[in-house]
Amino acid sequence: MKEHKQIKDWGLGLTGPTIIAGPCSAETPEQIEQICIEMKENNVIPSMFRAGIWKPRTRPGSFEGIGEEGLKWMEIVRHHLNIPITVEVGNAAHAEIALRNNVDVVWVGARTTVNPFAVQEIADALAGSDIPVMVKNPMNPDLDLWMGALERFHAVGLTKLAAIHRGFSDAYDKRYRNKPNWSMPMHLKRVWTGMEVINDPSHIVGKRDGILEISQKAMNFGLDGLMIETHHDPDKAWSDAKQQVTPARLKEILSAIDFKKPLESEQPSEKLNDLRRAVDHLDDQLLDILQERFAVIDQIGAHKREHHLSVFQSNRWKEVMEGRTEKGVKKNLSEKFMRELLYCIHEESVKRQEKQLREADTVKK
Ligand SMILES: O=C(O)C(=O)C[C@]1(C(=O)O)C=C[C@@H](O)C=C1
Repeated sequence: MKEHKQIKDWGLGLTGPTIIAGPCSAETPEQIEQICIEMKENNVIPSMFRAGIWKPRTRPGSFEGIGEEGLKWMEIVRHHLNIPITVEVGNAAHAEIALRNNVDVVWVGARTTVNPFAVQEIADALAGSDIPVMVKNPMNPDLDLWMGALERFHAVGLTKLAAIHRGFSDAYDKRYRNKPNWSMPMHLKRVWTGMEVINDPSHIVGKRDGILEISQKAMNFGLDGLMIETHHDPDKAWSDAKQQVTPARLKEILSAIDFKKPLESEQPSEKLNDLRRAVDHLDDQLLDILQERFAVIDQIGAHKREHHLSVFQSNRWKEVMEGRTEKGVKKNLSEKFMRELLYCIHEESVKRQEKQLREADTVKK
């Protein structure tokens, strides 16, 4: 994906961290107004107001959203808070209606991100506009599907993009409503420099308790904002009653979070520069050692070729894996890290040796 714009460049006057708050569903004009009033009273004005207008529900029979009528009530938000409005779109018709009603930002929900046809139709419906689009992760932990959805919007010319990490459905781990996977948002940020990821603790936790903890974790990892479902009377909410917080609680949560900033926004201190130089030096040593190890691996490869031995030697490999993992754990390295590191090294060793065999074969033929 070529250039995409950061949230501060969407033209909406937003600066990080982006706080998106508002009800799970827009229910009545009175509800929208009361939430705005309480946000004002508590002096907690989010960067953007969220409201579900069309609600994709797991099973039929629940409240499925008020529809287009709810978009008219967003004028109440503009009147009281004067902040941009964001709503979820689940199909092309929703996207067209959102554009017609001057919604400022749309988001695509997890249940839609899983379906490339639906994503493409929404992208086609939004093409030609300049609307920012936020893409929630798919229900299942499939990074490509998440990236693919963002790419579909980018491909039709929409460059004001962001991702939302709302956690992943997990049949076994019931600690969360949707289990977080912190590697995936970081991966997105690594491959697409500047891609901002908002965290949605409400859908991760699924209940009011724990929203602060997950929000803090997201900030520690360097995510760029939070989407927190907020309702003036959460127990009476028509959807997701358990996970919504009052504006007063939202204020408490936001005041308790220690917001972290990316270092890029300021000059690193001398101390940090020194420490980074030490890391550079150690990494150089690591590379030298790896180079040496692979030189020995190549010699073993030559020996195997000569004696018609297969490259993969499971007994030896088991010995290496178990022995080194145990040593690593004693040096305070996690077992998971040790296994992943050794797995990568072994894969590379085997591939190099197999290549040696293949090349020798080609020369013979
Ligand atoms: O001991 C060998 O036979 C090697 O080639 C080395 C090595 C390793 O990377 O440590 C690589 C491949 C084998 O499966 C086992 C171990």
